[in-house]
Amino acid sequence: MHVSENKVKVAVAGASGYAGGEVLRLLLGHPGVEIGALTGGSNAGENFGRLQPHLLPLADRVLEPTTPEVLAGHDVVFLGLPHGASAAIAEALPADVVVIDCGADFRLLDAAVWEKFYGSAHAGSWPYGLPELPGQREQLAGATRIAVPGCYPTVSTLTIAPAVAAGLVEADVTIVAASGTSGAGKAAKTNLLGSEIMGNVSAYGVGGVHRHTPEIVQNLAKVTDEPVTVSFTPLLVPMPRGILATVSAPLKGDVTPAQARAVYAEAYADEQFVHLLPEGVWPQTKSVVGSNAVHVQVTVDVEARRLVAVGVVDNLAKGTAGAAVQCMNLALGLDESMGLTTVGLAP
Ligand SMILES: NC(=O)C1=CN([C@@H]2O[C@H](COP(=O)(O)OP(=O)(O)OC[C@H]3O[C@@H](n4cnc5c(N)ncnc54)[C@H](OP(=O)(O)O)[C@@H]3O)[C@@H](O)[C@H]2O)C=CC1
Ligand SMILES: CC(=O)N[C@@H](CCC(=O)OP(=O)(O)O)C(=O)O
Repeated sequence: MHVSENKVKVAVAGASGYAGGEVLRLLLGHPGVEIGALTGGSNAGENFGRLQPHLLPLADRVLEPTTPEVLAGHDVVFLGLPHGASAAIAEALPADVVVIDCGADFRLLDAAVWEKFYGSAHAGSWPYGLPELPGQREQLAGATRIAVPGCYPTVSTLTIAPAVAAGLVEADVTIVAASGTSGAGKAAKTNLLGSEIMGNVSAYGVGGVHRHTPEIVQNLAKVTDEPVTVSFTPLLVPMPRGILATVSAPLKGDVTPAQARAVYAEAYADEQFVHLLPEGVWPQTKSVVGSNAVHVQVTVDVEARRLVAVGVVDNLAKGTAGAAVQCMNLALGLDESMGLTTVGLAP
């Protein structure tokens, strides 16, 4: 491993994008890393201070093209590239370089499922970067290839997994999740124009077609032996960051709200980034903006005989870049929380 002054040398591909920019914001507060190459696509050659003016310590850098040659010579390479761009880069990098992909290319285990939802050939699967899932942290320790989860799957999985794992509910889960606009990336899209998004909430990917559906199914299958079904409806809301997921499932037997809370409290007792809020306090996105925390709350709708849980995440932090940094820490044997915070914003 190439270590300069005992610091890990890190490159970020897609540094001009939202995910890459957030990885860099976190790495600038990480005591164990030295930031090397910053690469991109159409903006290569541009002064970095013009592209990401909030990352002041990097303002004098220049965005380089995304090539294996530019990314070589680093201990860790973060990829914040569009779907389909990661495999060729990863293959060209030595096997001992830690490659952490914020994209979807290596998340799914089943090639047929990948092809159905993404419409392209499956590149393969890498250790999945959700350490809070049973057995996952062990897979990430020492890993040199890591697939960072999608933002909706992170919050949806963590919001319902304890209830499914404990057998409180059928593994037949309904998710309605509202996301801020940065989830769609920086590139201009018609539905993200100011006049379209301001003062508006809209549904998209309805009816089991959103590509995060199979990822959530795959995650929940890791906590139960029962067949898992997921109905997932994403909503776009006019805020830059954050996802609030409402997740419910039919009760298997009689469960009180206090019993449900006790299961969640035990499930997350040792997790520093997943926090069960005090009884009666419901998650709100701003509390986790900029932080690596996921806030959850759970209750039981007695009349409807359903368990109802709500979770929030910052889609760019624990939903992407924070998870990526958490995974880097685990892969390198550093303290898992280095460079990360659980402190959000208010108001
Ligand atoms: N936004 C989010 O909340 C989340 C995003 N992700 C994933 O992270 C990845 C990046 O997403 P996001 O940051 O939102 O996207 P953006 O559109 O904001 O950024 C894309 C980045 O990729 C670069 N790029 C685009 N095309 C190429 C290319 N052909 N070769 C090299 N570089 C290229 C762009 O460079 P340039 O500006 O120079 O063109 C830019 O730096 C995606 O795979 C996305 O799915 C994952 C979870 C959540
Ligand atoms: C609001 C919005 O558009 N969100 C994105 C999800 C962002 C994400 O997690 O992306 P990847 O799985 O592509 O990495 C979407 O629904 O496509």
